[in-house]
Order: sequence, then structure tokens, then C-alpha cells
Amino acid sequence: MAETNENVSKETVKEYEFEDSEDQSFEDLGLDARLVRALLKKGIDKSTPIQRVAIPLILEGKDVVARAKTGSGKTFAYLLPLLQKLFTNNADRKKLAPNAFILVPTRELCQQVYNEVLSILELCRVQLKVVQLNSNMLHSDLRAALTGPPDVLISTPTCVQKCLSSGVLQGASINSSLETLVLDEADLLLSYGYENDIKAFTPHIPRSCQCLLMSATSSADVDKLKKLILHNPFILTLPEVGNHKDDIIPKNVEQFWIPCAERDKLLYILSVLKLELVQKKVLVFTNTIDTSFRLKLFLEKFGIKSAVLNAELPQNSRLHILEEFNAGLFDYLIAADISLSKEKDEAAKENNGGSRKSRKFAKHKLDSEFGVVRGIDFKNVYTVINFEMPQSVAGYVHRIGRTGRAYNSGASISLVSPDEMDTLGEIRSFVGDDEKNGSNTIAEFPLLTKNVVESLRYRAEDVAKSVTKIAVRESRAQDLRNEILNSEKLKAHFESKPRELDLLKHDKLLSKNAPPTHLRDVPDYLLDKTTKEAKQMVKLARDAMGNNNHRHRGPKRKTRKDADPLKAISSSVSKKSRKGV
Ligand SMILES: Nc1ncnc2c1ncn2[C@@H]1O[C@H](COP(=O)(O)OP(=O)(O)OP(=O)(O)O)[C@@H](O)[C@H]1O
Repeated sequence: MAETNENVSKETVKEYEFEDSEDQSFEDLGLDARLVRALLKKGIDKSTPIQRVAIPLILEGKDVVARAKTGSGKTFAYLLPLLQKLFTNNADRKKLAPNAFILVPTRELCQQVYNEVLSILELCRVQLKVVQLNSNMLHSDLRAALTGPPDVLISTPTCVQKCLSSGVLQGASINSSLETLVLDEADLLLSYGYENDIKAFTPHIPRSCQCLLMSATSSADVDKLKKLILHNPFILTLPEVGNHKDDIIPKNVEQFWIPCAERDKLLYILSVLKLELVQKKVLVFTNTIDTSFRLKLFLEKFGIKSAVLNAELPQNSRLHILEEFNAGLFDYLIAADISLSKEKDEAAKENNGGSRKSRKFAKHKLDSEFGVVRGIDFKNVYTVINFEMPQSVAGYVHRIGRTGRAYNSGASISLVSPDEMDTLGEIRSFVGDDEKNGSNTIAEFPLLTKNVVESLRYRAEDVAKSVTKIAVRESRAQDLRNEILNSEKLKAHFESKPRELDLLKHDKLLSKNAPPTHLRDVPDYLLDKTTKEAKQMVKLARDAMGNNNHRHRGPKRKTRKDADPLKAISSSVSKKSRKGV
């Protein structure tokens, strides 16, 4: 590591260039033996680049701003040294308020970080009090949770502000106790509208507090936060591996796109999934909740079961869906990555013109502390599909970042309609694609032939017609009713934390009839030679990988690099298609 700026003043930042040494073990980074053992029990023996640089600095007590790709292991990069600090002299600490605050943009992330902390502490056999709070909690529950007070508080800025304004937390107590403040997913905190809450909290942060800011992308918002909170931080930006300076998508994710008309998107996704041209697990993104239900209903008719994750579901259901998906209980998850304002506009329209039933439905509150894409560690997702393109380049980066996490491989496929070509163009220029110099990071998906798509067209269009707006609305309302009913049972589940997860199924069929055989099974004569070969190769690759990407509950198994299917498949198929096979 070399500090590039020798004369660092209070106002300037210290930027690090680092020579990464993969040989450094977690012990070499200065981590406590208990933490190293806990990582080994989780199947983690090799640090990621951001961990190698951030951990020693954080252990030295430095303020750090860390910008590293999605899935690069930023959570452990701050969590391990933070816990180590708390392990030492914990009994002697002054504690009128929690010693460490971890602020994240969504409740799902609160839960995720909370689970990670508990699991490490359990493996280390160290007792620390850790709480996660959210704004929906009753005043009395917030007060009870903060009694003690805990060592670590994980929450959203809005909830901390609620605790401050209601007197459950005292500014003076924070000022005398806070030792470490983490702003995780910092690039999203301001875009989620937390600016005022963070500003209200800032005066209570003591000067001595170590502040850590973790982010996947750099933006004006991150700069703003940096100025607001950090004193003289070390700025860590991972060295770029590609040619483009903003290259922040993991290199182990192969990116593809499929050009198609808007009305053909159902047909294309059906072809990709039904013919098994991608590896599981699959995470599909839509831009609205209605589209996610339309897609679920449509796929269901062909015997493809999926679950929908969205902002209107009760929090317990959302967490449970994530747990089940992560544990491999189902392979297809459709996530509505919505702009809340857009959904609200649609709901308002419904309110003005819709039926009594739909008015009631539209009133259902969307959770503004929900974010399906950002930062959530969906486990072992191999393929991400953009059924609809995200609104921005940053949205694309965060969606694609749900695969290829840590040392795993992955692939993404974007279905792009003519109206979305501009967005694709922006994304392609962002990743450095240039027709002129032949760079093609986002390539056309090579495994789908026109013939095979056309052979499925009649069936797909016929079924798509039966998935009417009314059917979509009804199943959305029915799913919501079911999940609200489930919510109480799930509350008990989360309180007692039982190990078995298949308590409730979230990928239940929404339509009453089972799919007819002619839709469930694609007859062999419909497939052309190229598709049969592609299907076979995907299957071989899956077998070669030991199908590790799902149904796996234990410690992470390593993905064999030589068995990376899409690399083999795409190069081999594109060679063949070049030969006109
Ligand atoms: N050293 C490591 N070796 C293997 N796996 C790791 C390592 N560190 C973290 N992981 C795993 O990698 C996954 C991604 O880590 P994490 O969620 O911290 O990424 P991130 O950088 O915060 O991503 P995002 O920006 O998308 O939130 C997690 O499942 C985590 O358990």
C-alpha cells in the first residue's frame, strides 16, 4: 500500500493505491483468532481485495471510505474489525447508548447485517447485545430494545431519528458512547430520502467516533455524506481490472442482452427459462408490481413456479421469502424493483377511477424503507434477468450485482425493447462497450435461435391473452391477503428462529388450475439442433458444477473456475453460430 499524497491536511483526503497481495491471510490482516475461526467455519478462508485493505486500517482506528464492486465483501470488511474492537475491553466501556451504529438504507439490509453479526458472534462464542430497529416498531418495543443499552445497533436513519425525537435515544448519551458509526450502502442512503434524518443525527456524533462509509458506486451523494460525517478519511477505491475507469461490475458476471419487441418479452423469457438455457437460481427484475404478477401467472401456466417479492408485502413475508430463496427452496424469484413514486402515481390513478375493491387495494401502503435490489445478498443466484430495463445505469449495476458475488460466477440477460435501447446504450457506454473498437462486454445472448422462439410463439401468445389485467389485479390482491394472514405466523417464526424454513410456501400457484400437459412439456420436435445442443451444454455445465448454485444450506462451497458454464457455453456456441450451425 502506498499513500499517494504525502502532505495530507485535515481537509484533504488520503487516497490509497494498493498492491494487492492475495497471500495475506485473515490473521495477517490482524484479525482475532476467534473471528478467523468463525470465517473458516463459514467456508471463508481467503479475503477479498477490499477486505485486505480495509480491515487493517479500520483496526488502526482510521476513518475509511470504501468503494468496491457489488458483492466484493464490503460487509465483512467493516463488520469484522468493528466486532474485534468490541471484543476487547467490552466490560469497561461506558455505555449510555450503543457503542456501534450501523445505518443501512432498507429493513431487509438491517435483517441481513443483523443475521450476519449474530452468526459470527455465535461462532466466536462471544456475547454482545445486538439489536435491529425499524420505524414500524412501537415506542415501547424501541425502548425495551434499547434498554441495556446494546453494544451494536443496526437500523435505518429514519428509525434512529424517530428514537431521538421521541426521547428513546438521547443525543447526549450517543455523544458519550458512540465509538463506531457505519454508513453501509452509502450511495443509497441519500437517494432513499434520509438526508434530513442523517443531518439531524450528525451533531450527536462525537469527534472521537470512527466513521466508516461503504459504497458500491461513487456519486455526488457519497461525497455529500463524506463531507457531512467523516473527518480526514482514507479513501479506498479498488484498482480497476478493466479498461474503463468506472468498471464496477464484477468481471465474473457475463452480461447478455436480447433485442425483442415489448409485446414479445413474455415469449422470450419463456423460451429462456422453459428451455433451460440459463443456470439456476434465477432472479428476474420487473419495474412494477403488476408486471411481476403478470409474469408469475404467465410462467405458472407453463409449469414454472416462482415467488414475487415487492414493497407492498408485509415485512415478515419479505424476509421469509428471502430466507427461503436463499436456502434454495425455490429457483425463480421475481423482484419488483419499483420506483415508489411511480407506483404511488398508479395507485392514485386507481383511487380516482377504480372500483371500490381496487381503491381499497391501492390504499395499501408501500414500504418506503424497502429496497429489493440494493445490497441484499441473494445467495447463489446464477442468473439475473432484466425483464424490464432499470431506470438508470446505477440501477443496472446494483441489479447485476446480485450475481457473481464474492468468488462466484454469474450471468445476466436483459430483454431490451426498442423503447429501452437508449437506456441500453447508456449502460453500454458506461461499461466501456464501443462498436468501433469491438469491445462487447454486453453481448447478444447466443443460445436462443429465432426458430425456437417462433415455435413457442403460438402457445405463449395464447396464454398471455388469458393473463388479463383483471387476473393480475386479483392475484396481486390475493397474494397480499395470503401474506397478511401469514404475517402473524411468520412473526412467531422470526421470534423463535426455527431452523426449518418451509413453514409457508411463497411460490404457491396463484391460478386454481394446474398447467395442462401441452404447456408444461415442450415437445422435442419443436427444438432445433442448436437449441438442443445449448440445452445439453447448460445441463453438462450444471452437472460439472455439482449444481452448487441452489439447495444449499451449509457453508459456501467454492465454485470451480474451470467449470464456469457460461464461459464455456457462450464461447463454444458463438463459435458454432459463427460457423452457421
Ligand atoms: N472473503 C470471502 N470469501 C468468500 N465469500 C465471501 C468473502 N467475503 C464475503 N463473502 C460473501 O460474499 C457475499 C457478498 O458479500 P457482501 O454482501 O458483503 O458484498 P457487498 O460488497 O456488500 O455487496 P453489495 O454492494 O451488493 O452490497 C456474501 O454472501 C458474503 O458472505
